[in-house]
Amino acid sequence: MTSFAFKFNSNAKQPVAKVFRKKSVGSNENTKSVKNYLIRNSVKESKSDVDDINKNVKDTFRKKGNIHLQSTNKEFENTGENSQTFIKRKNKKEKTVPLKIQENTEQGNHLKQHSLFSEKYKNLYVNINIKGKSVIEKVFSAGNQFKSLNIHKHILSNLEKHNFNILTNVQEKAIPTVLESQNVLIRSQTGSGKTLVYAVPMLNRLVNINPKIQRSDGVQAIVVVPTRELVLQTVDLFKKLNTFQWIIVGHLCGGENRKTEKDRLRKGVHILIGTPGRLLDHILHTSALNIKKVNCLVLDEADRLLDMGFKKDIVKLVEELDNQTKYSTYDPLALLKNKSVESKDSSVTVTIKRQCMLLSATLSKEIAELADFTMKEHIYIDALDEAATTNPEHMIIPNSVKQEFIITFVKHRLVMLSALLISKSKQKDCKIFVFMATSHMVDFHYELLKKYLLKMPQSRGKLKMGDVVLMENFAEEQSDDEEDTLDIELFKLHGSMDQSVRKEVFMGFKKAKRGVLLCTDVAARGLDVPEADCIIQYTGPQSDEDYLHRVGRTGRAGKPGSAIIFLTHEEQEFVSRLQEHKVFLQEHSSKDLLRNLMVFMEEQDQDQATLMLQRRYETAIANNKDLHKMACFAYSTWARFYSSFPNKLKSVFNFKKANLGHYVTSFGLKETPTSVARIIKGQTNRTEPKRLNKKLANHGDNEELRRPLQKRPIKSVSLTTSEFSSGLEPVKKKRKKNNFVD
Ligand SMILES: Nc1ncnc2c1ncn2[C@@H]1O[C@H](COP(=O)(O)OP(=O)(O)OP(=O)(O)O)[C@@H](O)[C@H]1O
Repeated sequence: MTSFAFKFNSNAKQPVAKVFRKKSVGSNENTKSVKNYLIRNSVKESKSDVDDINKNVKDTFRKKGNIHLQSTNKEFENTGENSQTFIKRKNKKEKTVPLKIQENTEQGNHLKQHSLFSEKYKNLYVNINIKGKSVIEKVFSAGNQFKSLNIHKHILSNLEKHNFNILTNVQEKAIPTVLESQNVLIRSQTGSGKTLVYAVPMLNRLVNINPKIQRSDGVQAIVVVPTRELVLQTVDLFKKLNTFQWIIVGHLCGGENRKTEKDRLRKGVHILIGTPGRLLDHILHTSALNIKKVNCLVLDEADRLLDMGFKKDIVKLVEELDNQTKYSTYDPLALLKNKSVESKDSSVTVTIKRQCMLLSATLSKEIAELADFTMKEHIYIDALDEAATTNPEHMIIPNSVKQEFIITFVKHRLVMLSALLISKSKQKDCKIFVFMATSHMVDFHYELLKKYLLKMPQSRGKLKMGDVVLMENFAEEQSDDEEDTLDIELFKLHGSMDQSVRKEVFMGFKKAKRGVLLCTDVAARGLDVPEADCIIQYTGPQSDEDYLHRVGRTGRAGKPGSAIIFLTHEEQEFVSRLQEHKVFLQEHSSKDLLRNLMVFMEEQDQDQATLMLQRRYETAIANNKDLHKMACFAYSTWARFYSSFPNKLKSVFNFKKANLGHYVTSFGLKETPTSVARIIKGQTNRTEPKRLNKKLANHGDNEELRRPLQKRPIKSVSLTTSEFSSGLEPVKKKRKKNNFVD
């Protein structure tokens, strides 16, 4: 009769409800064994605790008038059924019991039994090197100013107008050489002002052409950058410096209207900034584009251009420039010289001398090869002090950035991210980049956090579990007033978004006072948001260099910043890996972080607050069809992403070690990984037989079970592909002609 006590053992490792069904029904013997089980399995609780709990539970039930469990035992006594049959028959009915108990009792102890807290004993074994010395690159020169350079006075005044007075280290070293029209390969850390290194001399050269250049003179300089946002950003900087009305700066980037671009090109442009694919597209197909006099080529973010697979486009672009800047001209002198040969050809081939510049934050063999291909001779300029030579293995990250890692249980990832955002939102300045693996992940988290984190009602903690519908209504009604708890604007950016929206988002995030940008790696390179003060890497980078570039979105031009990477216990090796590159991270305590949820959820207990938030997300997702679908796609694309990590990082971000079931929870889904895959394929609904669930509980460990799943491609899901596309039309394969006639 007292058999229901077990449910309130807070520290039992297994969900004790199962024990009740299997062992406890109806006999004193069984009741004893339940108690023994409890005592054996509880980590801290003594027998008296168990008795206390027994008493509490009974009291609670008595007060609530819930006698369901007691009557269960009586029923069994009366029916005389064999216990197994009885249990089977009753199990169905009793499915609701645990829920009733949850709702009717003190939740604190009980909540800890939730599977969210099942992984308690994983260790942090990574050796954190607190004394490690990273390679430090100075940002600014020792007070050297732009006015010390031999540049046009109006450019100088424009620079000063925008507070560019003191030269940065790389500018001091490189601008004089660039002004001499030398070919250069430049390496300096992120945010050190590399754009001005080529922008100032380029403009200076055009301003000094006498007589003034005309639109009909065609393109004089081409700047190649890897992403559309970078195109806009670079154009923006040129606009700040270029107050000379006769010098035209134009841009081309994928996703924009080709016809509008053609019209622009027809009118004439002097400095052309673009992404490689679209630039090449116009060079090959737009006859109005005159590149015969291009005398300057810049490859900015050269490492990224190579990573994104633009090498082919760049090679083709350089070849086209070589071809088109070589042209024949009538030369009577040549005719005279060649008299003896009796040549009738009076023309000579003129080749425009072209200055070439490659700029990068990292150095690699591939970049050196690209430099050799694009320029015969070049000068290498490194922003590091002469005393320290750059070792390509060392990654140089601005030392104004505090770098940390958080080790988190997989299941806690979502709530941990929420806790981090809550904690960051308390600061006055708050501009955060959150990097995620795929476009679908960005879309899903954007919808979820926008609705259920940023727009939580004041009374959020007082609502009962499962009241998400209430909260959702509240959120919609209150969306325009000052109920926004976190007072942060949320943005998203990824390559599958429409170009006009991408532009709007980027500008919006730049202007926002306080903002969070959820993004893919499309935002990892070159983007300059000077106020960005925190970088969160929610999923690991695809290369060590990607880590550097993501972190490099903060700490711009010597400003302070912080960067936090989320790692699971299985991924902690990444910290050691970075140490080999002379990058040293400190640990950010996950416990401290989760404490933020207590105030936010108005709960006394940290675990309870964590669980309440997770449950809230889960219920919200389960109740919202669209959100649920988004979660499934997000998980599914993440799984594909995670299973295809480049070889170098496969041992760290190891799909085989990943417990997929736990990852599903981190997407707020209650399904198993397989059922999510089925939902994605549209083959099944959300419910599935228990047997299947059981099988999949081992999903993370069982090779055999997982292998066939991986083999099946999920056709409808695309990864972050569009930002990597060249912008060119896909080449249609010619069909082989069929010689046979039916
Ligand atoms: N001399 C300067 N004085 C003050 N601020 C500067 C100076 N030069 C550049 N900046 C600022 O530094 C920031 C970074 O500049 P820029 O984007 O050119 O850096 P970068 O080296 O190209 O970075 P990344 O490698 O990430 O692309 C910008 O906000 C820019 O306005």
